[in-house]
Amino acid sequence: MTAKLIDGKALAAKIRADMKVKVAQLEAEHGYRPGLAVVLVGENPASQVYVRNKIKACEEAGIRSIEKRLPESTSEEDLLNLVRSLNEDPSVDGILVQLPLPKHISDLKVIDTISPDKDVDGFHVNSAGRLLVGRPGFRPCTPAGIAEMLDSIGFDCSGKRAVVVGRSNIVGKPMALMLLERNATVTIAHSRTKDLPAVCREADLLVVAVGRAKLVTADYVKEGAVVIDVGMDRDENGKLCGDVNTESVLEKASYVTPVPGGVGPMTIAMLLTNTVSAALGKFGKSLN
Ligand SMILES: Nc1nc2c(c(=O)[nH]1)N[C@@H](CN(C=O)c1ccc(C(=O)N[C@@H](CCC(=O)O)C(=O)O)cc1)CN2
Repeated sequence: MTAKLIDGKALAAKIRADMKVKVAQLEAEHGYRPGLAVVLVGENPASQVYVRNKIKACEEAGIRSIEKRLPESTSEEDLLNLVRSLNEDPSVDGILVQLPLPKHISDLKVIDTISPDKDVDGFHVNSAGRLLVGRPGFRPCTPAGIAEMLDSIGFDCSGKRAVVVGRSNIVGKPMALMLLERNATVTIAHSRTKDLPAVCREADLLVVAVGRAKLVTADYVKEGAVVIDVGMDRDENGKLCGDVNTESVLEKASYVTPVPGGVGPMTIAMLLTNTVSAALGKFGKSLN
């Protein structure tokens, strides 16, 4: 079997175009445009690129972005105060604090200070709890984007074996819960998992989010499996690559997501979706 690539860039462009229409409708009906506060602390080069891309995506969709750039030396208390002021600002529908934060600032404290109503990243403990018990709420953007990718290829999770490699709070755990919500039989594998290749070979759907360049080769993949690569790594030549050795798995999988151009662009598209959803909620409306 030769796998097809799932084009995350094209799917993200479609979702962003849909959000542009929703924003225009909201503006026509209520004279209001959604606003996203984007907070970046420090000079992390990758974070600067992601934040720039998020702001550009907002602009293209007609979403107002409220940009807050703070120096690396910003104290935790100053950042928490900024978040509190954004919570109180009625023109701000969503608050995004770009991660990672400098080491002297607690991610958890900052995330938990964001109002759950504005938690468009879906990282707040309230959003996590809602996902756990199957109640509506903001879903983290990367797993939500992957769910959209699965829908785009008509992959029905029900009864399928899914293996999620990685147990982070922002990808692995929420991804596992979202697949469970879709009636997959889910295994979370991690650094202590014994015989990882054998566990992965059980999977009809393999989602890899471990941050180890090209870890997953054909030996990890069942014939016909769908392989989703969440990695954003550098290979031995410094070239961007994922956690999956795409060339190696192409012959075995039915679908593979590329890096770049796969899951990454979907993360940004789902951020816009969550922001529009937050703004619609103000007017008693929802996306569907
Ligand atoms: N507050 C948040 N922080 C972080 C998140 C997040 O969802 N919210 N996720 C990641 C980084 N991230 C978004 O912030 C992100 C990473 C990568 C991409 C992307 O489009 N990647 C491109 C390649 C980009 C490149 O050339 O370097 C791709 O895969 O095609 C988008 C968003 C951690 N922090």
